[in-house]
Amino acid sequence: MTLRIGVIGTGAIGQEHIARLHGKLVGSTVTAVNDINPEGARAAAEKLCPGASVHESGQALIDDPNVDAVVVASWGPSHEEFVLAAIAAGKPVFCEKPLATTAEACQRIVEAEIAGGRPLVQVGFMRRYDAGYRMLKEIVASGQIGEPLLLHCAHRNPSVPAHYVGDMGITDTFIHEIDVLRWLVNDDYVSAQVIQGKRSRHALNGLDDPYIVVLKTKSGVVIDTEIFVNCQFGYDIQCQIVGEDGTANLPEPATVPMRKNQIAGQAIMMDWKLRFIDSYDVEFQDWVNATLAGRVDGPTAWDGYFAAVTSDACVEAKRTGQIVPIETRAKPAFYN
Ligand SMILES: NC(=O)C1=CN([C@@H]2O[C@H](COP(=O)(O)OP(=O)(O)OC[C@H]3O[C@@H](n4cnc5c(N)ncnc54)[C@H](O)[C@@H]3O)[C@@H](O)[C@H]2O)C=CC1
Ligand SMILES: O=C1[C@@H](O)[C@H](O)[C@@H](O)[C@H](O)[C@H]1O
Repeated sequence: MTLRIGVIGTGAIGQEHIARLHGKLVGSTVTAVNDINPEGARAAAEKLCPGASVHESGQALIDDPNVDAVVVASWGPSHEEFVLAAIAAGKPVFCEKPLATTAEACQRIVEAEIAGGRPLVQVGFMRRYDAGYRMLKEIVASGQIGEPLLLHCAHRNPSVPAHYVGDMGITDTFIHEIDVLRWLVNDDYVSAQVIQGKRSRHALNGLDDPYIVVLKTKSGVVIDTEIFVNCQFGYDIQCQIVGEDGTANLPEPATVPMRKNQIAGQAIMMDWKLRFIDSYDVEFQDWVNATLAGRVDGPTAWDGYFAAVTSDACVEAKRTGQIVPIETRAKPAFYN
């Protein structure tokens, strides 16, 4: 059986996902697209999934009888509307991160999904599917480095576009660490603190860049993460776990070591699309397979909600300079 998918949002990542769901992966085809920029949607359909319907609204796409499941890859503020509409239509929905831009909006999605009585929502936290993070998780689970005590992480982008403003360092960028680190150490967060760095001359539009976020978990693990989105030199994701009996580092992505121009070294990637390309493929193949089997196996709406609560606390910690508690509702049994 083939899963017929409608994709809302045909921008950068929407096009990446259409290409993998229409031709690269097994068991899926893209039958419909929509974007508030209709020209963009038409061009994406022509190039990547010829013959797909181009709908005038996200709701029309969700209502299309030739759409079995929906991928939401539009801007964050539109996610809640489309995820709720897909749940109302009883259709499985994969939503790019963030699930929604506030914890309250995520809570509404959680409540709608539970009221519908069956799991339908998966959130695009693709790092859980990255081979490097999976190896790290296995090391932790095997006990080889003992109990994790500290994590030192970095999320560096070479630069960001002009529309990247305000607290997007947390809501758009650090949100990946918020999800994957909690999954990695199998623990939840209890507090957040933000320490501003000296502002880079490359930071535009009043952006604070770089800074360090410190999260503490229930069991006492302390996690520091540098967020630096104008680092210039590359797309650089780091994670070191310090355990009782040793340390473990996220492996660097494979690139060819070269000797040239008096330098022996390896190229650093510049683009998130390339750095995580394998994990997007694994993530979507898993989603297609699980959806065809009537399950959600990946990050759930609850994970999206937890990330949003943590992200809100980080934003407050950044604004106030205080250590802010992270308090969520009790996890519903639906997500166990
Ligand atoms: N998992 C990951 O690694 C990544 C996830 N993302 C997430 O994917 C989403 C999209 O990001 P990008 O593709 O980078 O942005 P983008 O700006 O390249 O594309 C977004 C598209 O959504 C469309 N759009 C916006 N509002 C809409 C609405 N109400 N209805 C229909 N279309 C609408 C825009 O016209 C645009 O074509 C964001 O939530 C972002 O956080 C983005 C990059 C990487
Ligand atoms: O998700 C992503 C972007 O939306 C975000 O803007 C970047 O900072 C992240 O590195 C990338 O993974």
